[in-house]
Amino acid sequence: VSRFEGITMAPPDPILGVSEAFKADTDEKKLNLGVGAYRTEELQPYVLKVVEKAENLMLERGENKEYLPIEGLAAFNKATAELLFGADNPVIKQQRVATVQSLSGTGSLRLAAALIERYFPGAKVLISSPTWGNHKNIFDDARVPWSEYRYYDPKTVGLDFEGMIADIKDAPEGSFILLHGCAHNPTGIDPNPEQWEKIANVIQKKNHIPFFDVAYQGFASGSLDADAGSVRLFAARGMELLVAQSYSKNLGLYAERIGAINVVCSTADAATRVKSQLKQLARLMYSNPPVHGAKIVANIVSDPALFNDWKAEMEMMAGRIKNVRQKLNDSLSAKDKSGKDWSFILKQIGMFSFTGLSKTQSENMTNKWHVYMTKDGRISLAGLNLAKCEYLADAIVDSYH
Ligand SMILES: Cc1[nH+]cc(COP(=O)(O)O)c(/C=N/[C@@H](CC(=O)O)C(=O)O)c1O
Repeated sequence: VSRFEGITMAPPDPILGVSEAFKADTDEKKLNLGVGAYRTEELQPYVLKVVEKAENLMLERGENKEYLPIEGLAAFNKATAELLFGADNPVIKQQRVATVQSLSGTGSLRLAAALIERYFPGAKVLISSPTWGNHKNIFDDARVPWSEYRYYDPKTVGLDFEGMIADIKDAPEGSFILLHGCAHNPTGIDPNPEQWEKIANVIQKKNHIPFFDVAYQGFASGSLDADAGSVRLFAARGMELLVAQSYSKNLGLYAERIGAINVVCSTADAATRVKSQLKQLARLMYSNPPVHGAKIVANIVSDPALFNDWKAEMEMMAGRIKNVRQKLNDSLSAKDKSGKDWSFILKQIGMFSFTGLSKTQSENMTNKWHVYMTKDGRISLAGLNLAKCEYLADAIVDSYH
C-alpha cells in the first residue's frame, strides 16, 4: 500500500476548477463565464499586441537567463511603483515604498501575509463579504486570522456602506483592512470617491493598516490613473499601507506570474528594513521571481510609444466589456417579464457581474444551459460576447424564476 494513502482527493478550486469542468463539456453552446480572464469577441484568449511588440524587441536584444535578485527586476520594481502611485508622488520621491516583485497578485498577497504573520503577531485581516475566492485560503495558509466586513447588500444589489464602516470601526485597533483598489471581485461594486474618503477616515481613526489588492488597474475604467485613485487617496493622507499588484488582467500576462507587493512606510529607513525582510521570506518560498513578465512590463512602461499602445488596448478591453454589459442588460430587460430591474449590470465595474443567482440557480445555469460560472453567482463578462448575450439572458431568466 502507498505511503501516501492518507492523502485524500482535494476538491476542485471554486474558480479555476470551473474552467476544468468547462473544458470537459462537449456541448457547442457552452460558455465559460468562470475564470476572470479576458477573451475577444471571438471568445479567444488575447495576447496584447503591445506585448508581442515588446517580446520581439526582447528577442532581438537577446536576454540572458541569469537569476534575478530576490526582490526582482529593479527596472520593473521602479516602473510598477510609479504606475501605482504616480512618478511624482512624495512616497516615491522620499523612497518610502518597499517594492518586491512577486509571483503575480497571489504571490504578492501570500508574501505580505507571511510578513504580517511574522511581524504583527495576533493582528487580523478584515476581508470583504464576499471577496475573491482565494483570499481566505491565502491568510489561512499564512496562519493570519481574518474576519469579514459587510460589503454587498443583496437588497439594493449595491454596497452596504454603513455595514462596512461599522465593521471596520468595530475591528480591534491596528487590524489590516483588505480593500479592492478597483473593480471589486466578485461584486463589481466600488465605493465612490466620497465613500473612499470616509473609509480612509475610519481606518485612520482606528489606527488600522490599509492593505489594497490591485489586480485590475487600468482594466476597470480603462484608465491606469483613475483606477489607482483609492490607493493614491490613502497615500496622500500620509498613511502607511500595503498594495499587492497583478499584471494578469490589465496586460494579459496571466501565465507569466508578474506582480509586486508594495509597502508604504512613514520613513525610507523603515521601507529599507521592510524590503530586507520581504526578501528573506521570498528566498525561502521561491527564491527569486521569473524574469520574462518583468521585462515585458519594464520595456512597455519605459517606452512612450509602447506605453501609449498599452493604454489604447486597455481602453479597448474595458470598452468591449462595457458593450457586453449594455447588450446583456438590454436582452434581460426585453426577455424578463417579471419587471425585475437588471440595471445593476450596467452599474458594476470591471470584468464581473454579481448576478444574485443562488448556488442552486447557478448550478441550473451549468447543468441545463452549459453556462459555467462560480457558485457565488458571479459571471465573468470577459468570457461573453455580443452574439451570446441573448442566449445568456434566456439562461438567466430561466434560472432566476
Ligand atoms: C482581486 C484579485 N486579486 C488577486 C488575483 C490573483 O491573480 P494573479 O493571477 O495571481 O495575479 C485575482 C484573480 N482573479 C481571477 C483568477 C483567479 O481566481 O486566480 C478570478 O477571480 O477569476 C483577483 O481577482
